[in-house]
Amino acid sequence: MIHLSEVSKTFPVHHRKGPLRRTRKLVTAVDAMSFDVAPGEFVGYLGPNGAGKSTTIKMLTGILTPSSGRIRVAGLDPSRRRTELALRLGVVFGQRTTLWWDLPLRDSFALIRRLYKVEQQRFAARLAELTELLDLGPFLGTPVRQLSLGQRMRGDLTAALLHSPALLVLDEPTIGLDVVSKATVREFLARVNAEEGTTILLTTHDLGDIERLCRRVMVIDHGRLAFDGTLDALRATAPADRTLVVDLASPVPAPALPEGVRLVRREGPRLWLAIAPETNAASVVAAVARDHDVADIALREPDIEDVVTRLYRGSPVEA
Ligand SMILES: Nc1ncnc2c1ncn2[C@@H]1O[C@H](COP(=O)(O)OP(=O)(O)OP(=O)(O)O)[C@@H](O)[C@H]1O
Repeated sequence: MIHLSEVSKTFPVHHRKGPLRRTRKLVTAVDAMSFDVAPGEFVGYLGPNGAGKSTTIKMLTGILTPSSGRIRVAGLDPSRRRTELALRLGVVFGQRTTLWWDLPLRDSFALIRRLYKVEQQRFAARLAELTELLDLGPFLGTPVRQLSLGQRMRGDLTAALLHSPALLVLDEPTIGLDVVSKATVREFLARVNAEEGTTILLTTHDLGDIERLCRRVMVIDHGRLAFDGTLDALRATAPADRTLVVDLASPVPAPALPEGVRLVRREGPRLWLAIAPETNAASVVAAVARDHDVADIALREPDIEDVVTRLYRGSPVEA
């Protein structure tokens, strides 16, 4: 569905050096990137700010032309066959809407139907289906500018999927949404992927999105792929500390700690201990229970945020 081979994108950047002098420098946003995404995959595309995610998406959707390398999306060269590609592609940007600000949602959808030349009966059935899945019924007559962020996002998702594209590209679709709206959007995307077989590329800083949805994760850093594999492989590649939360029956000023363990926080009788990846957690639990009067104890696995933080700071790794 997506094929990138040695794709680079550079931008000229001008700096003023005094009133008359200007220097020109090239910034490499995407650096000889290669990857393939097969039909039906749900792929998370992660990376720190400025890593090159938006630039990749703009090249995939034909908004930007690569400086070098080869891109094919649904068999087409995106920047040369943009109109044709639009019929097979849905795009959602969380930070801005593709809907008409002053029009009721229903009218925006009708315009989109014409743009994509969706046959009237098919459109009506598809809109009814999406409206029900995203619970949009009460808002179809509301102008977009009066919608909440969560309602608008559901409208944008509907707009992107009205023509049943084979590929859906999402840029931060859950940004700014509350937990309930996030859950609705995630559930909907999981369903679209599983039931319709839509290929989905999801860019997000929200690792909850990735954990809930993506079987495969690509991490980009400085325009290059730093990781490409499953979420489990990502966890294993950048091992992070586990946390032992200990409630002491009575607080002690300086608790004795086994080797490979650091005290990271304390609040009254509660201690948070970081256990290094190579240290055996069971023996730490046993040692803490032996040396202290313990009221309660809980072990937390590293969350994916810790793993990704390490990956962003570290050197490139491979799955
Ligand atoms: N039009 C442009 N002109 C000059 N430099 C650009 C342009 N667009 C992007 N860049 C630079 O390319 C690099 C990658 O930017 P990009 O927007 O792709 O990152 P990103 O991963 O999407 O970041 P974020 O998470 O902040 O959205 C950055 O250094 C950015 O400053």
